[in-house]
Amino acid sequence: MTGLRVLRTTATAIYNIYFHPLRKIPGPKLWIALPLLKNLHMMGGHLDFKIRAHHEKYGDVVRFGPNEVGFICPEAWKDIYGHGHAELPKNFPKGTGMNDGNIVYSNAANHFRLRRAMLPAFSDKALRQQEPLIRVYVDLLMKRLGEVADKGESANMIRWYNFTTFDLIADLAYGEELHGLAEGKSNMWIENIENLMKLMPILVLVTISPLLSKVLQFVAGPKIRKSQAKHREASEAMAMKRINRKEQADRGDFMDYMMRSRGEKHEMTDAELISNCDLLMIAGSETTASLLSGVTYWLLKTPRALEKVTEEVRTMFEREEDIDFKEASAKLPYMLACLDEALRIFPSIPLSLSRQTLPGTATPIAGMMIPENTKVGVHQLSAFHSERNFHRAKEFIPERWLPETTNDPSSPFYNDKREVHKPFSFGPRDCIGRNLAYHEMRLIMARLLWNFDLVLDEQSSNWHEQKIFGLWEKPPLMVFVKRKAG
Ligand code: HEM
Repeated sequence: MTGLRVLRTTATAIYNIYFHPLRKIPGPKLWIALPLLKNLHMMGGHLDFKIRAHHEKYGDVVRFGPNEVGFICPEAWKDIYGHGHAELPKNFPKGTGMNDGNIVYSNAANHFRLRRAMLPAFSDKALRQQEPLIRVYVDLLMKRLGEVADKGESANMIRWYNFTTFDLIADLAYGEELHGLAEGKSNMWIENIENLMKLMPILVLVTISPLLSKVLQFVAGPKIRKSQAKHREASEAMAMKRINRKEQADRGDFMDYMMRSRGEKHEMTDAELISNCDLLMIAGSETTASLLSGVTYWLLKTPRALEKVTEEVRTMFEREEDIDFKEASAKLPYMLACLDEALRIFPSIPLSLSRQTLPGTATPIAGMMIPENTKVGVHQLSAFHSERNFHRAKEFIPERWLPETTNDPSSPFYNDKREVHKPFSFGPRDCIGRNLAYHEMRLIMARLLWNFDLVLDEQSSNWHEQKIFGLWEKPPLMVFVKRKAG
C-alpha cells in the first residue's frame, strides 16, 4: 500500500515537473513535486517570506505548485483582478466555503448587488456624517495616551490602535460602544483573531493529514463550534438591536446607509446586514490598526522621517481642533507619503488574494497564456518588496511617493513601479473602505504627533522581524509616548 502511494506520488511529481502545461514557468521544483512543503512553511509563519525569496530568485512570474502561479508585475493586477474581463473566481482556503450573504464570499451576481447596497455607506457624504462619530474615539485615544505619558511607562501601541479602530467601527456598524478605549476591554473580534493566530500552526497541520483533522474534530470540534455559535449569536443580537433602534435611523453610519437599500432591487436582508456588519468589524479594524502599528514602528526606526512628518503636522496646524478629515488630507502630503510607504513595507494583507483561471479557456496574464483552473494572484509582500519594482525596496523611504520625486527624472525613485502598489486590491472587489481608512489613519497619526513625542522602547527594536500567519503576527509594539515639549 505504502509502496503504491510512493509510486503514485513520484509519478505525479514527475508529470508535474516535466509534462504539466505550466512546466515552462520557473519555480521551486521541490514545492511543485511536494506541495505539502508549503504548508510546513505556513505552519512556521515563514511562507510569505519564502515566496518573496522565490520571486527574487525566479522573477516576476513564478510557479509555486502544480497548479499555482504568482505574479509581481503591475500588469497582473488588471489581468487577474481588474474590470473589462470575466471575473476570475476567488479561491478560498479549504473549509471556508462560499457564503453568498457576505460581500467577500459572494458570487459575482450577489456581489454586484451587495456592493451597490454598501457603497453609499462609504461615500463622501457618509464620511462627513461619520467624522464626528469617529472623532469621539480619537479624542479618547489622545486622553488615554496622555494618562500613559504621565505614568512614564511605555505603551503597547498594538492594543491602543486595536481598541481605537474596533471601538469606532463597532459604533459605525452597530451604534454601540465596545468600551475598549474607555475600559481597556478586549472584544470578541480581537479575541477571535488572537485565537486564530495562536491556532494557525495546528490548523495548517490538520490540512496536511486527514487523520489529524479527524482527531482535531473529535477533541476540539465541539468547543470550536460552540464558540462560533456564541459569536454568531452575539453579533446577530447587536445587529438586530441596531436595525430596530429607530432613534438611530438617520445617523449616517454603516447600518443607516445599508438599510437605505430597503425596498430597492438591491436591498439587503436582515441576514445579510448581520453577516456584513460582522465582516466590517474585521475588514475595517484589524487592517487599519495593523497599518497604524506599521507606520509608527517604521517612523520610529527612521528618525529623519519622524522629524519631518512631526514638523509638518505641527507647522500646518495652529490648533489641535483644526485637524480634521478635510484639512488633514489637504495639508499633510508627507504624512500621506509615510502611510503609503508603510502600506508598501508592511502591507496589512501581505499575501496573495488567490483567484482561479476560468475553465475551458486560457487566460492572458501579464503577456502569458495561463491554462484553465490555475490558481493565480499577486503576492503583495513580494511585489512591494521587490527591487524589480522599487529602488532600495527594503528601506522605509516616504520620499518615493512625493510628487517632486515622481515627477523628477533625475530621482533614483523616478522609475519605481508605483502601479504595482495596490494594498487595497484592485477592480470590482477592491477595498470599499479605502477612503475611510486613509482619513482615519491620517487623523489618528496627525493627532498623535501633534500631542506626543514618540520613542521606541528598546525591547521592540526588531519588531519588524515577525512571522505571518495570513496576517502579521504583531507582537507588542512598545513605545514611550511623552507629552510634546513646550
Ligand atoms: C489599511 C486599511 C485597509 C486595507 C489595507 C484594506 C485592504 C483590503 C483588501 C486588500 C481587500 C480585498 C479583499 C479580497 O479581495 O478578498 C479589501 C476588501 C474590503 N475591505 Fe478593506 N482594507 C482596509 C480598510 C478597510 C476599512 C476601514 C473597511 C470598512 C470599514 C474595509 C472594508 C472592506 C470590505 C467590505 C471589503 C470587501 C469588498 C468587496 O468584496 O467588494 N476595509 N480591503
